Amino acid sequence: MTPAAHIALRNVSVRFPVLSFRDRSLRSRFVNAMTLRRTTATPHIVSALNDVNLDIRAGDRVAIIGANGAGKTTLLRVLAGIYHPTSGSVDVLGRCLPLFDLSAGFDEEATGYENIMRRGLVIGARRSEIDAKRGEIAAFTELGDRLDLPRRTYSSGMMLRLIFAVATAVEGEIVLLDEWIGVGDQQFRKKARQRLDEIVVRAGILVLASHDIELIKSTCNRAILLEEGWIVAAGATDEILGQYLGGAKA
Ligand SMILES: Nc1ncnc2c1ncn2[C@@H]1O[C@H](COP(=O)(O)OP(=O)(O)OP(=O)(O)O)[C@@H](O)[C@H]1O
Repeated sequence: MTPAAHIALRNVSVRFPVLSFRDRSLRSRFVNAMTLRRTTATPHIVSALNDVNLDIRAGDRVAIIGANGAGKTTLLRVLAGIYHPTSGSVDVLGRCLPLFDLSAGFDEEATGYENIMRRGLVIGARRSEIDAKRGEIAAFTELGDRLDLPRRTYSSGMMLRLIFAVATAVEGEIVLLDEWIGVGDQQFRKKARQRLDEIVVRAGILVLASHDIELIKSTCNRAILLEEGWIVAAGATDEILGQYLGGAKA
């Protein structure tokens, strides 16, 4: 039997060193090189996550709540293994299905079919797995022969169909969502919503970063509240939402 999915974060911090525009400018770098001046620019450090401790177990549906810039997306990226923490440890047991940063891995010149493989590999699926699901993914997009054409010929709605079909065809015990995905025209949106619902029901763990209070209430049983990269509250969804909405600026 496969062990139940779980996530354990210990003292996780993520810091981004950011050079100012002036320090990064070609002119400034050229002048420094020509005058043999050693650059004294010290990067500004953005602390996106600070000392985050978190345990998520199978069955948990966790909302990540917080104002713009609070660190929600950064936390999801850490869970997905896209960002490595500057310090602390991340222990994730179970396969993650990251349903965000959806367009990563797509190539403008490659055909729809080739892009199915490319994107599948980016989200961690095995080649054999994508080969086996190719027909199913293609059928879900309803793009037919257009899948033989390069991706640059697709409309944005067609592209979203392709992205969504690949992203949701791969099985994962841990579903990571940055807002609920609303894709395509009316008919496809309905189908996409149904598939997303099924995935969430099947998943051992759901982590959802969202500003949509109704969605959080209807989907999540736990919530954590982030402020400037710190977890300032964690607990039952209603309690944390109350705290957030009570303190949130409209
Ligand atoms: N690549 C990066 N380089 C520098 N700073 C970054 C980078 N990514 C995120 N940040 C900073 O880290 C902080 C957290 O950003 P993050 O995107 O995680 O916030 P968020 O809670 O998802 O915000 P939103 O609700 O607006 O999507 C912000 O201050 C942001 O400016």
